[in-house]
Amino acid sequence: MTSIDVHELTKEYGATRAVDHLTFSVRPGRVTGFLGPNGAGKSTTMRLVLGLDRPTSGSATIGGKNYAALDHPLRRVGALLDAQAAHGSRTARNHLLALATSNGLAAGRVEAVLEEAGLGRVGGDRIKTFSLGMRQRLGIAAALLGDPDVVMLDEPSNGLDPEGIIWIRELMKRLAREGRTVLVSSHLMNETSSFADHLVVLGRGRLLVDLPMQEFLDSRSRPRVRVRTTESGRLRDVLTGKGLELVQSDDGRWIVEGARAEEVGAIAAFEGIPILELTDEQATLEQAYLDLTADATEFASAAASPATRQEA
Ligand SMILES: Nc1ncnc2c1ncn2[C@@H]1O[C@H](COP(=O)(O)OP(=O)(O)OP(=O)(O)O)[C@@H](O)[C@H]1O
Repeated sequence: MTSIDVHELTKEYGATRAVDHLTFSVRPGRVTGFLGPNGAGKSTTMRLVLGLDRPTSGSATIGGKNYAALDHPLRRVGALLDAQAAHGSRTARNHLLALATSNGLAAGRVEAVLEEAGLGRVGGDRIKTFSLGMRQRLGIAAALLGDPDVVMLDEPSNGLDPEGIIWIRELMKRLAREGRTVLVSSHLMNETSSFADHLVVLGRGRLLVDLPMQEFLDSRSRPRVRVRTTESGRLRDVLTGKGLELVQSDDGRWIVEGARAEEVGAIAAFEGIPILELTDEQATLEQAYLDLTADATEFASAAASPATRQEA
């Protein structure tokens, strides 16, 4: 299958360096979440991969080739960059048919992707009557038209209702399970953690993180355990005696810092302390991301930059 390879990629717009010596690969068979604050360079990187802009230096290739050198580009790469780009006076079906015809794709794909995107019943409606969420679904349908190996989606859940958000999440996971290469930018941390297996994080055009999701979470959080017992006093004494720190939360549970459930469970069992609940607390992606942003000067300076646009 096909990887996206970005190598020493740099893009300058006048005095603004939007992408700065960026190197990473997006591999097949997993969903890669593409994160970073406004203006970090995510959309620019995607545009460079799609050959919509020319790099100042470096390269961005798909299966080792520039986008422009691909034989049947829509069969190799499907992308959603700007869902507003479709012509409003066309029907959804005609828009997709025009795309299919001009790219040598079978017309039968049009009905398949309309159904896939949940637009089967409104295929004959003009795009200008579509809500933002329906346009987003149409953009995703267009991205899937060529049954591509590589799918790149910029903020795909923009405007989608909760049902649409679940749909796009399941779709991306399925595309990855099918062995495709899936790159998805988002500002929404909870959502990204629900579908991404791998993360690439940018700050001011530079690469800050290129890690599996779990490794990123582990690298940015200390282990901690949530525990509930009928013998709080004894548990606290035993654990503090072992040098562990405990904090009682409002709901009567204890949080043990710097420990794992196996360790706390074994100590409690040895002491004969009944345990009602024992769970490793997982850092959320949002916590890990905020921890990273607190560390990285790229984020601080990006946030202070007048060029930074407001988050939608
Ligand atoms: N066509 C352009 N001309 C001039 N500057 C541009 C152009 N496109 C992007 N930039 C600048 O490049 C930087 C990176 O922007 P980009 O849109 O790639 O960031 P992003 O990470 O996608 O941001 P967002 O999360 O807001 O979508 C910004 O400073 C932006 O203003």
